[in-house]
Amino acid sequence: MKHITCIEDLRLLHKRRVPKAFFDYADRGSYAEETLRANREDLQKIKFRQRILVDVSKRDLSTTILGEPSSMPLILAPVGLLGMQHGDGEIHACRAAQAAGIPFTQSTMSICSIEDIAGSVEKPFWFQLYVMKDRGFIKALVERAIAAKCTALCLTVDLQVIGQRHQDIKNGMSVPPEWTLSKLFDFAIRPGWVQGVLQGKRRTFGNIAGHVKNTEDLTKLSAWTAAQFDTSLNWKDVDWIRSIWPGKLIIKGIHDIEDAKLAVETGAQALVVSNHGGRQLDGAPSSIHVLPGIADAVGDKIEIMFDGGIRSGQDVMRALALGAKSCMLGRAYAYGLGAGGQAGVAKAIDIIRNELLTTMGLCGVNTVAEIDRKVLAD
Ligand SMILES: Cc1cc2nc3c(=O)[nH]c(=O)nc-3n(C[C@H](O)[C@H](O)[C@H](O)COP(=O)(O)O)c2cc1C
Ligand SMILES: CCCCCCC(=O)C(=O)O
Repeated sequence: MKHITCIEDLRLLHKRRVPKAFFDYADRGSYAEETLRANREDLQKIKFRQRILVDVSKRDLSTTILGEPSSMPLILAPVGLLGMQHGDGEIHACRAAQAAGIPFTQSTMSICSIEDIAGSVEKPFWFQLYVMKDRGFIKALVERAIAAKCTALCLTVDLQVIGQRHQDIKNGMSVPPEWTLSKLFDFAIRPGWVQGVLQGKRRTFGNIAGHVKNTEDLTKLSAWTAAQFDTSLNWKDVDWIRSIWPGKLIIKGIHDIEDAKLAVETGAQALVVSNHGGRQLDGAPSSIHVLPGIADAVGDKIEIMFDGGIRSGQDVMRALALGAKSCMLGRAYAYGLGAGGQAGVAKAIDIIRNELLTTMGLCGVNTVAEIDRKVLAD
């Protein structure tokens, strides 16, 4: 990892080490990928004010997230199928987050189960929930998150209808999964990855297996899962989740001021300004484009988290300047995981931490609380 200096280095290493179907699953977006590109391009358009001769010898990244101390304003976002980027990927990512003193969010669509992670890490983590048609399953899942002592529930509300990812279809990441000679070859030339995945605790959706009969039949399990995304999902369901989850609630996938105001009314503690990393509504504006409006409208009533396109500490600084209290990393740490397991995730976090510290220094800022629109150039 010595010569890895930025997130793009981790991305390229991930691409080399992980079969194409799984790399593309992490890397690509929906339809024409306009929103995926806009997330990055719009962040890069935001410029800083360079400030000089300010004493920045005591810079400090520490902050609070949902009222709990955090070493920096970063969270590992829920990312599905991490266990296919690296054997036991969810456990590796969670351990790296906990070692760095930041929260890890486990996806409903994880390979490791809630219990697998809880039994393998030292501290509590967050759980992300997709509300599926089978509400009995969802209630049981929430009860499992409570039993595992998860400290926050991140309710994702932007995937009730699934945006098509062309590349996943071309790669046979479909239901049922497609096996071709070229795919088998792609796996065969990566024995390290194959061995890691085979040695992992599971090779299918760990939170769902066990609920569906004959879950050893991957096709059946995938078909059940794909059919379970619920297009009837609405604000009443959020009230229901509130009634069965006693802890802190985060609503993820807010991209509109009116929706942000409705999210406040649910009593949730936080919302995530997110377009799902450009994997859902293609043609939506970038997350950074909508952040200031949402922060101005509800930032004093609910904690604002942000994601979409964060690949550097500079990007974190941009989002904090425009009203976010913390940022979720998605692909940035998934690349690290594919590149090098726990060490790769730790590297991704460290790169972003150091870049943020340097950017703060060059903008003449010492604390996270000081970061606001004044650090940005006109
Ligand atoms: C491979 C992949 C899988 C994802 N799976 C989930 C998921 O299971 N649940 C969820 O709420 N968001 C999921 N997301 C969205 C992320 O939580 C986050 O919103 C997004 O990655 C942020 O954009 P970025 O990757 O540009 O940082 C996923 C994103 C990626 C890249
Ligand atoms: C059947 C589609 C499931 C997608 C779940 C993971 C996810 O959110 C993603 O963006 O990918």
